[in-house]
Amino acid sequence: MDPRLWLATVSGAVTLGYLAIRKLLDYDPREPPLAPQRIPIISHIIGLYKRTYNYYSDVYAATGAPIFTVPLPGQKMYVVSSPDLIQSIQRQHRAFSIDPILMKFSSIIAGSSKESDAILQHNVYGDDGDHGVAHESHIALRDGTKPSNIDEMNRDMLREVSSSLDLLEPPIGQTKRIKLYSWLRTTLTSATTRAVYGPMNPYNDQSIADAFWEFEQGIMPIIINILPTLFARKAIAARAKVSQAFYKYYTSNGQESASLLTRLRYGVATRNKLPVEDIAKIEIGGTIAIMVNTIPAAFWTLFYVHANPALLASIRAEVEACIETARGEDGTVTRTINIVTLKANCPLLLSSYQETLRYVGMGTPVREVTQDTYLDGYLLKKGALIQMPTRVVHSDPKLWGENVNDFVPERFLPENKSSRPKESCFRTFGGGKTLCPGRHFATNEILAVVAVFVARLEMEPVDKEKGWEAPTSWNTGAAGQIMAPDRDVEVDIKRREGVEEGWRWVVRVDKGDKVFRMVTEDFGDE
Ligand code: HEM
Repeated sequence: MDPRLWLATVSGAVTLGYLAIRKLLDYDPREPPLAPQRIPIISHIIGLYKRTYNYYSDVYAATGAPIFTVPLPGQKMYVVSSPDLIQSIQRQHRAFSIDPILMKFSSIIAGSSKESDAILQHNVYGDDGDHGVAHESHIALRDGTKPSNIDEMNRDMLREVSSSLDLLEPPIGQTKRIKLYSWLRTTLTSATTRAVYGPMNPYNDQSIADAFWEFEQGIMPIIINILPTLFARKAIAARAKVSQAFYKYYTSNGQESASLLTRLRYGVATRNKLPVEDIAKIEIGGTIAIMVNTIPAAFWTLFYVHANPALLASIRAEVEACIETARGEDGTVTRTINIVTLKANCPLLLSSYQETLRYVGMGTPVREVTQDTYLDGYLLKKGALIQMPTRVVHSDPKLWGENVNDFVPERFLPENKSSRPKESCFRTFGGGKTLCPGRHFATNEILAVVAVFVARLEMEPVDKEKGWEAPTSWNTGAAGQIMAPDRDVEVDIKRREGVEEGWRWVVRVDKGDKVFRMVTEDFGDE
């Protein structure tokens, strides 16, 4: 063949192939650069399947791009790795909105009726002013969890945590064997839901709590939504059990004696005329938010504090110095741990807690592009999804330094402020409109558990060979913002030397509790 004809044929074929792939990918060169892939689309699907929450970190490590495009079948994604761009996205909450996704998913995940879906979708883009379930819910969540509004929730939660630890502490000289994650799950499910739902809490019934966790394990097939009655049968049955319990709760006015958070959220639902059957169904989403992350966060904080004997000794000394001891007229000794005092005087405990959250944070807040918008010179197209994976930001050595992959308990000490990146790089609680409103409550709960544990108990793993070897977390559920361990860690618990029989332990948090500031929004204009 004439070499010129050959060249023309080959370059024509390459151009046509390129255009065909472009068409398939529907990629516009003004969009963020495409993430590299060996086989279009398939490589991403395989990568996400194999590497789960680490896949986008791999892509970022290969490209260094602050934002890149990942085309998936039927859905285009923009993945953002730069904390500055994430903040800019969160500020533009109309162009990049969470609400259409939340409302869509609440019907898929909760199984609410068509009638309610229409109510949930009403004014979801906010074009018609600041009303509708989506908008009003954010306000109710903020108001119901403000530090000045959660005194009662704190009190109920701490009472439950204290009494669980009373039951856990073995008599002098004896050992109790527990599975640490399971113990925390039972204890914190009870403490958190009792604080949020009040005395008529549906999760007082263990079978309802078990049904919730069965549902949580099976969310993915429900989200994928292909023949859910076949592939998500157990999770759907568990969901029905939870929603029946909530139906009974609301029709018996259980919410009236519950926390302000529950009352405000119920007010939004009834003002917008959601039927009670659907309010009961949708509440499973509320339980996901309040439960799913606190338990692994408490687990890993306890885990990393105990895995390092020198750290444990230093944190113990900090906590010990904060405990008030009082002897009553009858000789009873009361040991009081005040969370406010801990926050003021235990910098290493706080730093280790925040480092744990950095280390095991793996959530991916999502937004929908509601109109074609330019961001940092790139075109983001209407209908695409934006993903902002915490793991990518938290494992970036350019931000955190060469020791980014190490657990460094001192990283967040006040004196190390100049050697760590600005607050917006800490993403475990998200940010912007959906910044976790429960972060102060969760922090109080986790600090309480860890402080009481180190003050009262000694704990060591039963499997001496593995010791404090961290479990993998590949099977973390779809709703998780924190890695969940793939295996439980069995531990032997003993009473600490010097802790006497008959001591009364009280954990409290004063009214107007001072918050532990971790996210940029908590620092205001500083
Ligand atoms: C360590 C524990 C927790 C972590 C790491 C965590 C993390 C998060 C994150 C990252 C988001 C934003 C998700 C997104 O933008 O897609 C979020 C939202 C939320 N969290 Fe938390 N959370 C925790 C505990 C709690 C607790 C204890 C509560 C309630 C008492 C709570 C209530 C909520 C609610 C209601 C939302 C939705 C906010 C909205 O849509 O406006 N969280 N959480």
